[in-house]
Amino acid sequence: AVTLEWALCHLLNNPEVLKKATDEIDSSIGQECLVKEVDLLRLSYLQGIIFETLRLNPATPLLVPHCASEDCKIGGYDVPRDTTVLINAWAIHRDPSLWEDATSFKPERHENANGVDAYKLLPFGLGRRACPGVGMAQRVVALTLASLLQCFEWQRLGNSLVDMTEGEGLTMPKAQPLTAKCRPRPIMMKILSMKQ
Ligand code: HEM
Repeated sequence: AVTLEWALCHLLNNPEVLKKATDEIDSSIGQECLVKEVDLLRLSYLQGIIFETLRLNPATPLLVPHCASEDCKIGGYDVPRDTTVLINAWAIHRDPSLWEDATSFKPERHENANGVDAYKLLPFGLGRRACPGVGMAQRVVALTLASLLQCFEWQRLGNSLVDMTEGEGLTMPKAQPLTAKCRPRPIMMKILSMKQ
């Protein structure tokens, strides 16, 4: 839910990205039938939007605390056994030495992502204790976001940008919950009239 809220905020603040995502859905799925899980394979720009959202607003910015099972070195520092180790994914995701124009929302940067990205984009952690729910999470977020864009037209409430201030909490929610305007698109009207 947190990831979806941040994703919609980024789309509202970047109307050209919102348009490109809607165009991708319209051209690959259209307005006749609702988007399905199998369609997600054809929505590569949408996947980029989700990666970019998880880069700038990872749902677990410090991942989950780990404990060193033996003495080791991390980034040149000696870490004794039993030390609690926190990984600041939020900072890695915004490090200007790793990302060009690090704080801008650019889904296309994930278009030709190679294996190297896996080491600097780690919203689900890495290695043996990485999130086992990653596949499910990516599908649920992508399917929900695609459905929201296919079924509704989204707009900000006024001219000002959506406030992107981060609130407190382990999952880094927004400081102010998103409020936005949405209008049903043709497919939604069809669904509503079928139910009458
Ligand atoms: C956007 C959604 C999600 C994000 C960003 C996320 C992120 C993470 C992260 C960062 C970790 C810690 C990795 C580490 O220790 O380095 C983790 C662990 C875990 N996640 Fe997720 N997760 C998500 C959704 C899910 C879902 C849908 C499930 C289950 C269906 C799930 C199940 C778990 C479990 C069981 C662990 C503990 C794994 C272990 O310690 O071995 N997560 N997740």
